[in-house]
Amino acid sequence: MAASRPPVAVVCVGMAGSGKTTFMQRINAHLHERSEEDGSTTAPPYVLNLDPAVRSVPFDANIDIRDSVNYKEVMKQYNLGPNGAILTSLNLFSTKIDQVMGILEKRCLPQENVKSIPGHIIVDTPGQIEVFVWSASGNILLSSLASSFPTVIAYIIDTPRTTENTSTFMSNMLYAISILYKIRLPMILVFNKTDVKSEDEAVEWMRDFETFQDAIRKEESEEREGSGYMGSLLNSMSLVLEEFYNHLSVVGVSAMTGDGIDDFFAAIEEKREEFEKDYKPELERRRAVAEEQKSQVREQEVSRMMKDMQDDDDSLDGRRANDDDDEDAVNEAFEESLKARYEAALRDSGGAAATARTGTAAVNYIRSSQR
Ligand SMILES: Nc1nc2c(ncn2[C@@H]2O[C@H](COP(=O)(O)OP(=O)(O)OP(=O)(O)O)[C@@H](O)[C@H]2O)c(=O)[nH]1
Repeated sequence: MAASRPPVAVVCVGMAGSGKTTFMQRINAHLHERSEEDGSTTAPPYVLNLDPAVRSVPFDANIDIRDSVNYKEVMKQYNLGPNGAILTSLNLFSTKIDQVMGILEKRCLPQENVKSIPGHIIVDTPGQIEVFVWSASGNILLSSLASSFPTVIAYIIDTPRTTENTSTFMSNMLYAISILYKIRLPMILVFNKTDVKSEDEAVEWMRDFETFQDAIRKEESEEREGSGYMGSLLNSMSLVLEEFYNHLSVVGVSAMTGDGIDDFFAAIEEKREEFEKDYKPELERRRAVAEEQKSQVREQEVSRMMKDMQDDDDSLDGRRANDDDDEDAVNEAFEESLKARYEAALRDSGGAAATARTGTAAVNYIRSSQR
């Protein structure tokens, strides 16, 4: 029986040292095991590495940014520092997004006579989270991915470090919000390193703001967090964030021991449904708006061109005073056909379907960033 539904793309983002790469290695191993058990229908995951600066990855990547962009060379040639070189490498890679999407669609989308396709596409990203999340190329890569596959963001958090105190916790949550609103894709908060410290305290702080406020009061009484202003800011934020927390899936895992990985994949399935139900219609709406804008621009271009031609014609009118009616009719017909052909050429200029789709994703983003 041929596989019938596309894989979920799981994009791992997280601050440097949160355990992203270890987590990628863990879920990759887990999915390979699952595929061996269930080999007839699910192929092993398709793996993408988008971190150009990583020296070595402890898993085999099917598509690796390092194969097409040499980070060290980019640094040298463009005279850039580490972050600038990561950004430029991502930009260079995103110019090849059509090829990348072509490979992904060929390897991962259900097709007749293909018995098994991957159940998941897993993606590692640079530890310099802002370089990926806030760059045009990061956005192009994500929106292209989401145009073909249900896409979920796994935000990896270093639990012991994040729950050190309430303000570190709040900072991390605000960062998660900024990513959620920027990327506009379903997100799972993955509290990693639970072998060192359980995620229970963090989850309680999220689910019950009174517990969080108790923790703030406790820190204030121990004078760990200094001014009362900070305490009252944290208090207010915890109330505001309650609504945001309700939309997030939260899991505790240990990438080191493998604890909680099944819960993570259960959350992925929930988010796949959420993507199909809530996010996909919104993505399609945004794409339709961009298409509409694009066709309006085309129409304006055609009208402008026709007007220019008309003006040229008018300036020649004096010299054509003796032209008879038949000739006018022929000219008119010629102009109509020229206009039709010009419009058709503009319509087709998007090229193949895949190019048009991923191109739209790029145009979409560039448009929205220009607004
Ligand atoms: N105890 C424990 N340590 C972990 C776990 N996951 C990762 N680590 C450790 O955390 C450190 C950072 O892990 P990485 O996987 O390199 O983190 P990263 O987020 O990929 O870091 P960058 O490559 O800098 O972006 C390493 O020393 C890991 O061994 C875990 O679940 N438990």
